[in-house]
Amino acid sequence: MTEKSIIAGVKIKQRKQDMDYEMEELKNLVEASGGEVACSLVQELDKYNAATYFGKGKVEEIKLLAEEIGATLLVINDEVTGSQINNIEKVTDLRVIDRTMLILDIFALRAKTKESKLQVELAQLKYTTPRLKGRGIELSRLGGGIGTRGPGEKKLETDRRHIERRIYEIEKQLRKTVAVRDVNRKSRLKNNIPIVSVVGYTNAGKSTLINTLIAKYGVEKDKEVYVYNKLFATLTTENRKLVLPGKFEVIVTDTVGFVSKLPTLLVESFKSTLEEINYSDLIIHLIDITNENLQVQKSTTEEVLKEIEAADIPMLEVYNKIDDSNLDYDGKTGTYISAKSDINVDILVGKILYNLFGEEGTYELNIGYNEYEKLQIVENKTEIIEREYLESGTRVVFKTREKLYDRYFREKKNDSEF
Ligand SMILES: Nc1nc2c(ncn2[C@@H]2O[C@H](COP(=O)(O)OP(=O)(O)OP(=O)(O)O)[C@@H](O)[C@H]2O)c(=O)[nH]1
Ligand SMILES: [Mg+2]
Repeated sequence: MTEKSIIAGVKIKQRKQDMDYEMEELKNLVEASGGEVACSLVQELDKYNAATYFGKGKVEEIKLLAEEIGATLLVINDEVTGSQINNIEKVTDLRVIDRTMLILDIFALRAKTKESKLQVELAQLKYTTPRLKGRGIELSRLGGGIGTRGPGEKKLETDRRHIERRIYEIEKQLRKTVAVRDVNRKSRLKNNIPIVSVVGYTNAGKSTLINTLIAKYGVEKDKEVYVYNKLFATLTTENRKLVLPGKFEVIVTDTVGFVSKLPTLLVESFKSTLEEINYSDLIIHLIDITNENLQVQKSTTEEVLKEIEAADIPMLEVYNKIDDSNLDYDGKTGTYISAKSDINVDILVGKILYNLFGEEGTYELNIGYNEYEKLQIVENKTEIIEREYLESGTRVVFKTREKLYDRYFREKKNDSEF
């Protein structure tokens, strides 16, 4: 049975805040966590109440409302303190969690790999556990309800020493996975294969785009990534190798989706995962054009990119889901695609190629018979249009792009001129 909840927030009078959007998003988050929202309410205040976040009267009101509609859980729109949670629980008899605990709960629900499970547990140990102090046993018995999920079957630990030991343990294990990733990354860098990361708000269609690219250009076509129409489907970065038209090899990276007020702690715990983005040569910022709040979603993503210091990496803004939108994008600048229906994905690929490898061009080289390696590169990495065997070697005419030509042939050509 799904748990009935009330979602509630405080709007500070002097602050510009789109409460409709925030509450709608909070509702989506509750649903993503398997709950049901029975009621949503907002109180306007000059400032948060230090003891109870809401005003005293409002807390009483929530208690009565909950009894009337049979709600058992209260979800608060902001991060609150442990004592605020305790005080509200005392009055209302409801279980109380805040937005951050809810997001962590969804992550706990979705985490599949060992690494993401550890990352979520770490964030929960640092955030949730201290706030629910003294109720660990009660909670673990409840199990399954929103805000009570921990990765694995582990009980919420309440003893501070235990928690600290566990945090130390997890951090140690996570450092190991970082080391493995470093090795993989180094080998990719050595191979000179550029990396393209797809980033954006959760549910924008990032994983769908990756799968469409795999189907068209993937080296291993059966290695699809996970797609799900719920918030936070992807929790680990996934790398796939593509060979784009013209024999250009790239690695595409699927990443964790973002959400507004993404808890700093979560960003911190997932830092090693998010850091993969820092190593990319190009970022595709995917935006769901059907979402009426796309401006908020867009700036949220930009903020997170700043936070992880990836804002300087060249970026392409790409609008997705045009198959589901009646927006007239003709004549507009920008890239408009449908990842799912494969509309304009080839145009996007053209832009990726241009960004990574520069303008396309036709080149001609005379390659001596002793320059076997050079001929190999031309054969493997470019499209040969003409080939002629001469006494001195092979004359080839081929198509490639500026930067690739510069990397492999420009200096060598100068060398051989002397
Ligand atoms: N109509 C339409 N739906 C799309 C398109 N691309 C993706 N979707 C749908 O959007 C939902 C989310 O897709 P995902 O690819 O999982 O989104 P994501 O950005 O990877 O989401 P997270 O991993 O949660 O951050 C799925 O139901 C997709 O089928 C598109 O071009 N058109
Ligand atoms: Mg995804």
